[in-house]
Amino acid sequence: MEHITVVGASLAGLATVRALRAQEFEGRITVIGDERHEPYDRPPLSKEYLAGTVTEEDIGLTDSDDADLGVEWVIGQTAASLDTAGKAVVLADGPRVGTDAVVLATGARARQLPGGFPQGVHTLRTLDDARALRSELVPGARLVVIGAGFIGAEIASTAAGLGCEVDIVEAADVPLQRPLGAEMGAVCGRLHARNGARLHAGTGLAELVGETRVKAVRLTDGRELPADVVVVGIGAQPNTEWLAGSGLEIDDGVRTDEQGRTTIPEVLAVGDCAHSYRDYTAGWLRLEHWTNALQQPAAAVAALLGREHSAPAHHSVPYFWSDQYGHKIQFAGHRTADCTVQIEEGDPDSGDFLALYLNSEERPVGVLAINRARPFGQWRRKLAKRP
Ligand SMILES: Cc1cc2nc3c(=O)[nH]c(=O)nc-3n(C[C@H](O)[C@H](O)[C@H](O)COP(=O)(O)OP(=O)(O)OC[C@H]3O[C@@H](n4cnc5c(N)ncnc54)[C@H](O)[C@@H]3O)c2cc1C
Repeated sequence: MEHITVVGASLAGLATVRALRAQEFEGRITVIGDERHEPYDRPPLSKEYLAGTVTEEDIGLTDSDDADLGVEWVIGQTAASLDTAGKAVVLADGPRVGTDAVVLATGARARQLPGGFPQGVHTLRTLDDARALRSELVPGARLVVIGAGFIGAEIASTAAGLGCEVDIVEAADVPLQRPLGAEMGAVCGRLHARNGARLHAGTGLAELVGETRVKAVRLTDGRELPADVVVVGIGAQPNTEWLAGSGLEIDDGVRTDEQGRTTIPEVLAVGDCAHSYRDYTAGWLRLEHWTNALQQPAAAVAALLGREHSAPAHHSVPYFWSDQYGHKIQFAGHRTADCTVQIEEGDPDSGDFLALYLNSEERPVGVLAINRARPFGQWRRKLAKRP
């Protein structure tokens, strides 16, 4: 194998390149990325960068060692199709990048509302999105966030800290029900009210009011929330449309095995675009978690190069964190519908506790902590040791 092409120049793409060199691949590496920026970190976009406490330079992912990776960066160019038979990635403006193997790391994008919308309405996935939103979050601005998932909740938290008037709208009765369940979702939902943001649950967006510029959000229950700025935080979808016709199995992401191998030899997928089998859950999951995008590439590269690779056991356990209103929320494992929650330490109402998710056999399969990083870390490792 002489030439490996990575599509997607972000966290998983950069981790792939580093893993290729760490695992002694000495051939050519090309990285194709459609953003105009060098790889940067996304979590601060809804936190410190949005708050103005870190700069664009601070959130860059590359460091001085990366200059020695010997990579050809094709930045600001979109991969338009993958010719698996002809072994090439075809760029949007025509050229073909011939290659022996491809690692797909195209991530996900913010889900958009259908149709166009007036000025003042934002989504948040990229640095450009964050720049545009940041300029509008001035003290006193009335912000309505549609969707109280993790990113919506973080934006609400950051905006409240900047002195904005914040309303957050959630269609479900309780936020974060899918990842955390109703009981713990409600605990996280209460953080909004305790920190001066108004959560409107069980109601959805009916209409954005305003012609050139947004003025209000009309809700499905008939109420109207005045708005200077609106953020639509209704989830993300994998960037896989460009792979149509490639022969890959696509199903809410590119289907892979635990090592990132797709159904086509020499094509792997990692990070947010990959819908990967996991032993931990005995099923397929597409994770949109920073830690997965960082860790998954080493195993994928080993599979591609035929190297031995033994990842630490806790890498198999899904993990994410979120920062809201000065609280560090951490979750590891996988909640299933039959789980019950057991408070292990602290008190959920104090915003400082650790809870276990027990399956129907009373075995811990997940752990949630707010502001309890140390015991959380211990439980995260214990989960990895389960039979
Ligand atoms: C605002 C925000 C806050 C977050 N906070 C947290 C957090 O607190 N905790 C946590 O665990 N996770 C968090 N995440 C999620 C985490 O950032 C992602 O899991 C991670 O960025 C995924 O990395 P990735 O490289 O797989 O995909 P991405 O970072 O999405 O990168 C994919 C890259 O590929 C490019 N691309 C797509 N299609 C093409 C194409 N056809 N040709 C060329 N390039 C293409 C994209 O433009 C992008 O640059 C957050 C995400 C966001 C947006």
